Amino acid sequence: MPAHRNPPEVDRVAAARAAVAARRARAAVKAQVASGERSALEVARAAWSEADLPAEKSLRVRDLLTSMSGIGPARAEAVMGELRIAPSKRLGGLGTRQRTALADWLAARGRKRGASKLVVLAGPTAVGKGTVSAHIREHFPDVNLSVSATTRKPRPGEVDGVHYYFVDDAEFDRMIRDRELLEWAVVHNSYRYGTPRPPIDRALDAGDKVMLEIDLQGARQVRDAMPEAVLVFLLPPTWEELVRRLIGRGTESAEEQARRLETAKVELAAQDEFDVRIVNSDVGTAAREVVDLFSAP
Ligand SMILES: Nc1nc2c(ncn2[C@@H]2O[C@H](COP(=O)(O)OP(=O)(O)O)[C@@H](O)[C@H]2O)c(=O)[nH]1
Ligand SMILES: Nc1ncnc2c1ncn2[C@@H]1O[C@H](COP(=O)(O)OP(=O)(O)O)[C@@H](O)[C@H]1O
Repeated sequence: MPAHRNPPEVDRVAAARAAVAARRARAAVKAQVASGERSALEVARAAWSEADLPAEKSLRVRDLLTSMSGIGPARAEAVMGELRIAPSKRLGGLGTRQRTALADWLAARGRKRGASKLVVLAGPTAVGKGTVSAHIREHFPDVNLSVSATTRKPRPGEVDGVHYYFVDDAEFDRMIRDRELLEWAVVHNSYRYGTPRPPIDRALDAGDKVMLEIDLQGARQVRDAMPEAVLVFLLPPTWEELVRRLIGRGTESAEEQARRLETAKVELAAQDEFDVRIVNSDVGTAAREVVDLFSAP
């Protein structure tokens, strides 16, 4: 009858088993990226989180990159050279600057391939942002429309928590102070509007689609805070049609209309900052074009 193994051997066997298990766990992560189940950026973010995720943290950057469609070993090596990441580096071992560089690169690639789960819809006043959003809310229920906080008063028919969270100035100040807003801005020189961050993080963590309908200043802030966001600029078919829609809506005084049209001119000039431009001629078509941006790679 064999005597029990001596301790060093037990250690070696245990270590070998652990190494095999770790390799399998990393292979599973790579397979998730290859199948599009998880984006490479999600895996990188997981590796850099506080959570206990040894497979993500020990995954080599090279292996993460080559799991992505269209990236072979040579391209991975070139990208790592460009980002100044040594060939053997593991995700968990990257420094702050390398993490930022890699996250930006992955986000930019994701945007180019239309793989983002976060779409920001902006555009000039009265172009039809609200109308297109309402269409998406009704016809594409798997898209989570962010509900903004605002200091303006509810209009007839508007429901707190559905159209906006209607808050007073003190509460808005508190949300800013407690860093609860992903972005915020004073819109049309009057009230403050902001995007609550926790629901967005929760939805994105769950792999859900999220859309924000916000003004231009807010869109720029989201781009800085979450570079994976796809920024969409909604355009009117013509300038004359934009004027017609603003006047036709009839919700602003003539003076306010004139002021908004001045702002609209400035905003239209910023359209090149956006990733995608969509002309809102027909509401259903424009909505479909926006929703199509969510399709997985
Ligand atoms: N930055 C920012 N802008 C927002 C937010 N929510 C709404 N807006 C913008 O605020 C503007 C005013 O919206 P609203 O009060 O509904 O009036 P509207 O101009 O008649 O549509 C629109 O341009 C929205 O895109 C937000 O959370 N952040
Ligand atoms: N594709 C479209 N064709 C014609 N009218 C439209 C279209 N989209 C929106 N409108 C109308 O234009 C006006 C402004 O739309 P709205 O959604 O309030 O704009 P925004 O939210 O961008 O300020 C509304 O009266 C709306 O019914």
